[in-house]
Amino acid sequence: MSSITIDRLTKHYGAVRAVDDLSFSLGAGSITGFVGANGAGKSTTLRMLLGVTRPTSGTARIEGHRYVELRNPTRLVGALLDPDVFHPRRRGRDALGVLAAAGNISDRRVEEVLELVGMSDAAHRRVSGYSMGMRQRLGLAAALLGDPPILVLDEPANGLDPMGVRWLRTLLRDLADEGRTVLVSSHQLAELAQTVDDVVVIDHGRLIADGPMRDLITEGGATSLEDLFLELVQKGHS
Ligand SMILES: Nc1ncnc2c1ncn2[C@@H]1O[C@H](COP(=O)(O)OP(=O)(O)OP(=O)(O)O)[C@@H](O)[C@H]1O
Repeated sequence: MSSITIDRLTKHYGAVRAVDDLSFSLGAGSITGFVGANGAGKSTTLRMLLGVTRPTSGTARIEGHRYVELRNPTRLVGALLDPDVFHPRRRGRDALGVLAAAGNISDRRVEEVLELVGMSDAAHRRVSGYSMGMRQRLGLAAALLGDPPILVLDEPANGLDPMGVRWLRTLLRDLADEGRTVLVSSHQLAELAQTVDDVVVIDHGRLIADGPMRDLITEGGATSLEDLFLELVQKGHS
């Protein structure tokens, strides 16, 4: 069974077709880059996958189930949608503690994930005093709390410094090598190209390419992921 299955997923906001009859599926053990221009529908797709937004039609499933049907979602899928979900007055450690308690996860695991994302020393500070990159790291720690086999990350590199970007790349590769499914959206195509195995490219809510990144680049006669992306989008608009 595929880890993630998007089937004819559609979301309309009034006249705006944010996601339009989108289908793709992802297996385990690979990193997939989710690519599209501003407003292409990436966040809306991920929000539907994670049960935050209700589809107009179609389905988004995680190991065969809609997110809302999952018994213990934290242990199956870790998500980073918005680094500003944490209460600003909470200390980093306590913000994770609240999530851990809700998911029946130990305090020891909270310390482990803080260590993993390099936030142990800042964990006693309030979230309001964190930089964007620190909030992003805390969001990643939250996604990893339940040690989930599936990770869904919306723009995880946003706000990270060059060391952070490199650290994230290694982290995602290690997670995929452990057999996890990693779906990551990003605009930073040069960086993404160094990280991902597969890509799903969307434009105006519709799928325009899907498959192993290297094959798509070769088949498209492109020289890079950025090149491929620009060609695909231009072709779609001509
Ligand atoms: N809550 C909403 N109400 C109305 N329109 C929305 C809403 N959320 C998203 N949209 C619209 O849906 C379309 C897709 O937006 P979405 O945020 O999914 O794109 P995206 O690919 O994540 O963009 P970006 O790369 O800029 O983050 C856009 O036209 C956006 O304006």
